[in-house]
This record gives sequence, C-alpha cells and structure tokens, in this order.
Amino acid sequence: MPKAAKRAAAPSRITRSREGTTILTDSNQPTPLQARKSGALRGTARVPGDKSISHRALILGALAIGETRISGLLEGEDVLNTAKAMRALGAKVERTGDCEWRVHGVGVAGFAAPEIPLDFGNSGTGCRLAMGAVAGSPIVATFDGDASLRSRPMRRIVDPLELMGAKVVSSSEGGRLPLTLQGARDPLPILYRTPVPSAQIKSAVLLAGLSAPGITTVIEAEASRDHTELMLQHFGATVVTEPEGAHGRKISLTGQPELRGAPVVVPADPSSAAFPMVAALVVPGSDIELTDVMTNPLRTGLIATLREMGASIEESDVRGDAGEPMASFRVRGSKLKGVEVPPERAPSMIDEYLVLAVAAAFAEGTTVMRGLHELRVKESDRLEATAAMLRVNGVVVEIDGDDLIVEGKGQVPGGGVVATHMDHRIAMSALVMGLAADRPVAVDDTGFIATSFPDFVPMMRRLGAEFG
Ligand SMILES: O=C(O)C1=C[C@@H](OP(=O)(O)O)[C@@H](O)[C@H](O)C1
Ligand SMILES: C=C(OP(=O)(O)O)C(=O)O
Repeated sequence: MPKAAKRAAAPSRITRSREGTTILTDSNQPTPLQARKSGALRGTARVPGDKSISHRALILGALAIGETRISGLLEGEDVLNTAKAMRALGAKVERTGDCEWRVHGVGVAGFAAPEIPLDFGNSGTGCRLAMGAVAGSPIVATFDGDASLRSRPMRRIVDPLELMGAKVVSSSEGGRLPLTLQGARDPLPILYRTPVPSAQIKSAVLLAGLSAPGITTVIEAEASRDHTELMLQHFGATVVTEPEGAHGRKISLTGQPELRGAPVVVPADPSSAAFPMVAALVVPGSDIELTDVMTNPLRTGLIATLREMGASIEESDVRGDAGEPMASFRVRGSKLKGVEVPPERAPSMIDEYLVLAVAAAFAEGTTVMRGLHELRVKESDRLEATAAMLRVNGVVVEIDGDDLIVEGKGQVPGGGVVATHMDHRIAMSALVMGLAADRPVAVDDTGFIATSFPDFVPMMRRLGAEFG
C-alpha cells in the first residue's frame, strides 16, 4: 500500500517537540530526521516506563475494584490509547501528575458497552489485551487501529476467545481489524496451547479467563514475558506457573477472583533502554548510565547477547518493585564480535532484534539471529525492514528462512535513507546506526517514535547524539 494511503487511516498523533513539550501533530506530515557521527556519549538517563507494564496497569486497574495508583506510566501514544479505551469501557482513568495516573475500576466482567469504536492506533498489545478483557464482559465493542495494526493477525486472539464463548465479526481478510467482539455471557475456562510464543495471546486468554468459573490454563512451548501473571497476583488473583518442557511454561488462573486495585510502580522499559545502550556501545569512548531498567529475566535476552559480543555493560543498584526487578546499567563503548543467537532466546528479546542488528553491523564477524518468524507480524515486517535498513547503509545482510545474518565489518558506511514503515523501532534503530556510521543516516519519518518513546530524540541529544 502506498505510504500516503496507509497514513490516511491513522488518527492525529500526540508527539513532542524537540524541547520535550507535548504537541498534536497532523499524521499526514512525515517528520524526517538524520543522525550524524557523534562524539562520545556521556551522562545518565532514565528511559520512560515499560510499555508492557503500563498497558497492563491500566487494564487491570480498570478490571479491579477500588483505586489503582500508577507511577512512572509510559505516556506514549500506545498507552494513551489504552487509557482512552478503558475510559470508554466505564473505568475512571485520570492523570494526576507527570506520569502519575489513577484508575477506578469496574470489577471483573463489569465493562460497559463503549459508545464509539475503540481505536488502539499502532498498538498490538493494547488492542489484543483489551480484546481478552472485553471477551469476559457481556457487551459488544468494536476494535480498530491504524493501517499498521489493521494489517496484523488477529485470528491468534480471536480463536481462543471464541472457544471461551465470545463472538467476533470481521469483514476484513483473515479476521483482521476492524472487528466487532461480543463478550461471552457465561465464559468457559479453557486449556489453551499458544501456537506461537506470545505474551499477547497468553494475556488475552488469561484476562478473558478472569470472568470464567474454574481454571483457565495457557501452555506455551517457550516462555514469553510474564508481566500479566505477576500483576494479576499483585491485584489478588491466584495464578500458578509450572515449567513445561525444556523452555516452556504452564500457567493456570483461578477464575472469578475479586481483583483489588493496587499501587504499580512502572520501571524503565528495557526495550527502550536498548537504543541508548547500543548507541553507547558503538560510539567509541562513550560512557553512560541507564537507571531503573526492568530486569525481568524474560526481557533480558538483548543484554545477555550483547555481553556475549564483548559489550561492557555493568549492572548495579539491583532491586525489585511490585514483582518486577530493576537495576542500573553502566555502558561503555566496546569492540564487539559477531555471535550466534539461538532461537529459544527470541521471546526474551523479540522487540530488540532491530537494534541488535545495528550492533552486529558494527561488530567484527558474522552474527546469525535464528528463529525470527514473529518479526514478520509486528508493526512492520521487521525481518525485511531490518535487512533493508542495513543494506541501504552499505551493510551486507541476508535473510535465510527465519534467520537474519549480518556481516559485521567493524564500521558502517551509512549515507542511506531508511523507510520506517510506521514502525517506531525501525526509526530509532536507524538513528542509532547514524550516530556511528561514516556518513549520516536519515529516516523518512520519526513520528511513530511517539508510540513508545516520546522523549527519544531530546534524551539522546542530552547524551550527546547529533541529529539534524
Ligand atoms: O505482551 C506484551 O506486552 C508484548 C508482547 C510481545 O508481542 P507478542 O506477544 O506478539 O510476542 C512484544 O512484541 C510487544 O511489544 C509487547
Ligand atoms: C511489537 C511491539 O508492540 P505492539 O505489539 O504492542 O504493537 C513493539 O513495541 O515493538
């Protein structure tokens, strides 16, 4: 689809000016930017709150009785769309300060029918988790999103929700958005094996299972992020997790709990920290500190991989909050070498392969990243988009089935213009590459960065990044 047509479906977006003030932009205007070879990056930064935890805090707060106070919420577009949807479903959702929010929920199965379609913009997580939550209330709601989200698979969510008694109507090819979901009057608990490792599928089933009597069980062959399970427990539900096979898990939720509102402190997002982290590794002489980064072991695959590549990443101030551990990381410019990344590591770093590919391009030797089929169904086809981002900047890269192979030469020629395909992580990865490439790297549109990391450009500038 031509870009202009894709953009026509997107609503106006909230984004930030260079100074960090919030402004409303017209989504039909792409905002290009280029990154230049920069001097050593220095300083301390706290990237915004974790996106996965932020969505879940709003959704569980909306399903709980009483007050949920959230501090450190990510105020990116994806999460703001979830906040709007929870309001439309009857919860009281208020911003009480800078990244401070308060939710008064309606109780499990207590959602009211929304008067307008729920528009999740660019966000798979917000949309798919909300579908699960709505499937357990006897209401009808329409789900929609921008052109990127409309192109992403939804049968993976609809299939288990229909087994639980929900009814879904979509006139789009493959059951995609927009779709209308009728929640189940008497939801059934199920045992469900996820067809691919996906926290979004697992969470949708568990959230629908809240309204079902008895035990809802999800079995995943490879463990995906467990924030829903941890937060459900924090809000008073009974969730039992057991190992399943070599890398999997079996998760059982006891239905019809009374969820009670609870305080949530959102740690900094490791998937956002990945960008300044890789930037500091590839810009020679850099020395930065990233604070409060969540270190849930199901999210730390990138750090393990970068360390195998020879990265200097030191952890300190390790602590935990509301079931989620966090730490500070000192990251110094490092000589990296190519490595092989095994497929079973993919769920713990699924959103980080794009920026890992950038690190691999600056490494010496070949990096092979295996088992990346899920990258094809994200905001863009990230396997193709990552290969294109590298190729247009003179890096030798190959896609072999589900594997991405990057030939690292210790330096990147640069000079290319990268197509972002409505994908925030392509835009940020390309800009990171430009900070150390021989010639500037340009991206055609930075607008979608506001979905997950609205402060990316000003924060990177404060560390010494040169954008222009
Ligand atoms: O549950 C979540 O918060 C997420 C799960 C992942 O998606 P999948 O469940 O599709 O792997 C990830 O890519 C996404 O950014 C956030
Ligand atoms: C895949 C992502 O998010 P979502 O699925 O929520 O759109 C992401 O943030 O990289």
